[in-house]
Amino acid sequence: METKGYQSGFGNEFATEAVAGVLPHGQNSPQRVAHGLYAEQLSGSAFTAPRHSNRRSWLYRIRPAAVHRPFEPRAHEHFHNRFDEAPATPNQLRWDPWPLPARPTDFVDGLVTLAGNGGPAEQAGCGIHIYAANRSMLGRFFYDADGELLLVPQQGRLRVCTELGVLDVAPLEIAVIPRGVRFRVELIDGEARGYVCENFGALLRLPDLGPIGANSMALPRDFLTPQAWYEDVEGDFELIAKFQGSLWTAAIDHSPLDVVAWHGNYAPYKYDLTTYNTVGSISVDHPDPSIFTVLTSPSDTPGTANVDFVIFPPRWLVAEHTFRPPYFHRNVASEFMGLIQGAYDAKEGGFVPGGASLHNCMSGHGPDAASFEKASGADVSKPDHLTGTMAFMFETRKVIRPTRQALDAPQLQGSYYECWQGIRKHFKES
Ligand SMILES: O=C(O)Cc1cc(O)ccc1O
Ligand SMILES: [Fe+2]
Repeated sequence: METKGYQSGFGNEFATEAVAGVLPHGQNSPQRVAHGLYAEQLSGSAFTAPRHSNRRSWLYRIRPAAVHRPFEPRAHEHFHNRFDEAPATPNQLRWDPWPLPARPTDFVDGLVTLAGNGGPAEQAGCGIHIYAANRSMLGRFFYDADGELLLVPQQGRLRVCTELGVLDVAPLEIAVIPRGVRFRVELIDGEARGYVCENFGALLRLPDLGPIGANSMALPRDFLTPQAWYEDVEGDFELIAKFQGSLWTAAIDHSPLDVVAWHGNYAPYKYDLTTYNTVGSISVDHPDPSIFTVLTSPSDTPGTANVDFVIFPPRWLVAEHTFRPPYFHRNVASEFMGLIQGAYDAKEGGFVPGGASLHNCMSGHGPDAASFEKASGADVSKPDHLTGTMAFMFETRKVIRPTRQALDAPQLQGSYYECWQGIRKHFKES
């Protein structure tokens, strides 16, 4: 498949044509669109949202999105938004990597919901899912009406063919598919696994930089949105919708990936995590991880995110007379973590690529006993270079509620608490 590359910038007003001369001039909805196409608006914010947060795109397509048979409920045992099935727990939780499927499983069938909060009806919170797949979606297309999807591949490259173009996404990159955008996931390497944050709240955006200045952290021009691309294909296909927590299926006799040209600022994008411009302490102490925020979905309370996507990238640690790994802590926010590659500096073992951990509101956590011993005895007169590592966190203001299947899974490490049991008492009063 020939893809035409990307347009750069975060939330730009993009304009792109797979066939020259399709985009109208001076208007969005001409009486007759060039080349016999249909004009269709896709909005991602209220029509009357303030201009800086207003998102919509105009699509010029072979058939409007309305053309399909009626939807019927479609079962999916593992992918849902039922976050009240099990009591939310103050226990520290950690999981081994989810296994790759034994049977043929595509991206949609391979989604497993681990946890979440809020829901699509209240338009706040997020769903946290794993995908593990071993075949491309064939004759099947998906969209999520409940939220935007932040994909974090951990193993295997994805080709995400969307209505607005094609994103090739490898581990160490992320992709965001806006609410409602139809897509198909193809597996470039035959197998794939990763994490998904389904954001029910305000659209993910770049965090403010405050005193950091006009640059650093994730740079807007490193976000890439596809050029227009389309397929003109007919057949017996399936359109799967996620709507209010459940899946629905409709027969469709053509590919909905038929947008020949589009313009606007509501579109999928990808970002290479290795381009993150990491800032940190050059004097003492370990700064709070908010300095590693790639994207944030704000809530109605200023400074308190619905969900933040935070990474722990390779970096130099230079803080003097300082305990350099993450400190011991209890937070008002709740933290779901995953590991894309390498090791995480707060955990000597047990937290492995493809695995996950959950530390909820006010649950004590931090370095395990081995990491504490190592770091408290280390020579901190010299820099440390953390390399080959990439962990991430979905941090939310609401408690993250594990699903029943996540708590019952054999991957749940019953002995996780033991990593802190070896922490010794060193106190001497005199
Ligand atoms: O718990 C964690 O590992 C995430 C985390 C990292 C850090 O550097 C500081 C606080 C924090 O919650
Ligand atoms: Fe933490």
